[in-house]
Amino acid sequence: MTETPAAITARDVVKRYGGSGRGRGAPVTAVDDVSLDVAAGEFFGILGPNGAGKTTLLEILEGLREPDGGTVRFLGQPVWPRNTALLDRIGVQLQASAFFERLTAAEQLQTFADLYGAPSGRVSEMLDLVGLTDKAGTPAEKLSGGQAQRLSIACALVHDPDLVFLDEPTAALDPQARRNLWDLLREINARGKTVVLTTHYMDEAEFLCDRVAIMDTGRILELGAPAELVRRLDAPVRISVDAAALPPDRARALVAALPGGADGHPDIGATDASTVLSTRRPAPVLAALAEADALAGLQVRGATLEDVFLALTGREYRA
Ligand SMILES: Nc1ncnc2c1ncn2[C@@H]1O[C@H](COP(=O)(O)OP(=O)(O)OP(=O)(O)O)[C@@H](O)[C@H]1O
Repeated sequence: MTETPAAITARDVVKRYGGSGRGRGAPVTAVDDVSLDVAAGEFFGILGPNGAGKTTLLEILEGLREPDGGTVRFLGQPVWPRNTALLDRIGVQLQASAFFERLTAAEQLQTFADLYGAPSGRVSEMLDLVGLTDKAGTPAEKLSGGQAQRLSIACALVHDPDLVFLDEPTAALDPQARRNLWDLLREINARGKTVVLTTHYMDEAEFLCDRVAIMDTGRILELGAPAELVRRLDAPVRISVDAAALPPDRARALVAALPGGADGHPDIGATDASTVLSTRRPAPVLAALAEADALAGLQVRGATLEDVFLALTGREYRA
């Protein structure tokens, strides 16, 4: 079996800002020796809090920013110095504020289509893909935040690139608009595009990405499939039930009667409304709760990427 070629290969990428001249503050290593591969067709996420270095890394991967060290290749070709042969194959989502003034949604797209020499018909196809057909005649500045984001994604796709870069595509959207955009991004990936996205939303990365690189202070702290990173964490499962149905005292008695020694016993916690049992062996605990008829309000919560981040950095996630 032949191996799928890597779409992107980044090796030892470094980028520093500032540190020269007076009053410029301490130098910042925005990207600190980052290496990664993105496979063709993959949905890859770069995840991290504000200032982690995501945008800088993305711009270097896109070939828009020169690194101080290291190399980036797209399908084997270097992206820097600016490689015009790659422009047709890469789509970069513009910030919505970068639209041409006073053009309608269709005209914005037509302008990008013309720049790339995309075939006629692409504009209406793209409007349809991003669900903006009925907004074709609306000036871009009159679109809602979610609609503007979708238009900017359509602009990035109009020339049918193989690889699409999206920088925080759902920032500042309400939950419903974010969900709609997630569906669109999945659809784009399902059409065979490689997608590289930055986000500081853990749930977004967990939902969308085949693999994520968790970044902080310029470094990749962990890289892998979200479920794999969560599994590696080996964190306890939190089982919570209605405290009225199972007060903490009763939970303690129930837990004490479980077989398997004290090590395997869940920790008991409580909030006003819930009794919470944390355990790495949820099956016997759930069985005991069922037997005691204490399943009212049951919620079972495994670890998430947010817990992975907390474990990696030792601090709460800073969005
Ligand atoms: N043009 C620049 N000049 C100087 N410092 C910069 C520049 N761009 C970014 N930085 C600094 O580099 C670090 C990484 O910034 P970057 O924008 O890449 O992070 P980010 O993870 O994308 O953050 P955000 O989520 O806020 O967009 C930050 O400390 C930032 O202040």
